[in-house]
Amino acid sequence: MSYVLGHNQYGKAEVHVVRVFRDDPKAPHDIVDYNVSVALTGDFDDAHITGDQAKVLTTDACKNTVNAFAKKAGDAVRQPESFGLALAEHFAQVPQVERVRVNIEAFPWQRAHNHPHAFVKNGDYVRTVTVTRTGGSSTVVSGLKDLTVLKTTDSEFHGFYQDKYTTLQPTNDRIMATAVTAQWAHDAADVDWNKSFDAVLDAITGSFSAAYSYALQHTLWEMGTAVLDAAPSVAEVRFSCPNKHHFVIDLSHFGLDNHNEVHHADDRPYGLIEATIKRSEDVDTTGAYDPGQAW
Ligand SMILES: O=c1[nH]c(=O)c2[nH]c(=O)[nH]c2[nH]1
Repeated sequence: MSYVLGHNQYGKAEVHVVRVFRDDPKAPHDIVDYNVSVALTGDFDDAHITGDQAKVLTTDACKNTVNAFAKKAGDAVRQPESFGLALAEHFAQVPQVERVRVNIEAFPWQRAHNHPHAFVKNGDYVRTVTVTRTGGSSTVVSGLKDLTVLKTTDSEFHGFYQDKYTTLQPTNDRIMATAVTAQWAHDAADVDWNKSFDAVLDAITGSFSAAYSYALQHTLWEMGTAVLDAAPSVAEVRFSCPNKHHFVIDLSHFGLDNHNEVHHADDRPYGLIEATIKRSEDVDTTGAYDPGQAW
C-alpha cells in the first residue's frame, strides 16, 4: 500500500500572553492581551512518515518565541496585526517552513476611571487577526467576533419566496439582533492598524444602527459597504451573522395586548446569514483567511 500524506500543519495554539508597557515610570501603564496561535507548514513529511523529527521546530519553541517577542518586538506588540507580522516574518526564516499562519485573538481592556494602572475588560467583542506569510510576503486579515447588536425597530422582512412549508408571517416591524463575526482583508501592510480597526468597528455599529433593514442580508450589505467606505486598505469584508430571533409573545390569553414589546429571545435554531462584500471583482484574497487545516 502506498498512502499519501496530505496537507499538514503544526504549531502552538493559544499562547495567552499579557504584555504591560511600563517603560516610563511617570507614564500610565498600557496593556495588550493576546491569545496567539502559530501554525507552520513546510517540509515536515518525515516527522509524520518516518518519525524523524530533525526538521521540526518544537511547538514549545513556538510558544517561547511568542513570549519573547512580546518583550522584544517593541512597538509592534501594541497592535495585534503588527505583532502577527513580526512573528510570521521570524518563523518564515526557518528554512523548512514554507508557510506561517499566525492567528491572534486580542481581548480589549479599557482604562478604569482614568486610573494609570487599572483596567476593565471590555467584553463587547473579541478582535481577531490572521497573518499568513508565504513566498516572502504576508497577508493581513483583521476581524472581530461576538459583537452583539440589536435594534428594536426599522427592520422588516416580507415579500419572500413561499413554498408549501412556508409558515413565517411577513412583518414590517421587528427586532433585529445578531452577533457579528467579521473578517476583512487588507491590500496594504503599512496600515495604522488600531486606527483602521476603530474605523471599521464604528462603520459596523454605525451602519447597523442607521440603515433601515429589509432583511439581515440587506443589513450585511449596508455594513460591508460602510466598512469599505471607512477603511481605505480593506479590499473585502466577510460577515457571518446569526439572526438572533426575537419572537413576539402572544399575551392575548391574559387580556393583554403586545405591540412588539414583550419577546421571547430564542436561542436556536437561528438563521445564519453570511456574505462577502468586495471593493471590486478583481479582489483576490486566496490563502489569506484561515479555513482550518485546509489550504
Ligand atoms: O432577515 C432575515 N433573513 C432571512 O433570510 C430570514 N428567513 C427567516 O425565516 N427570517 C429571516 N430574516
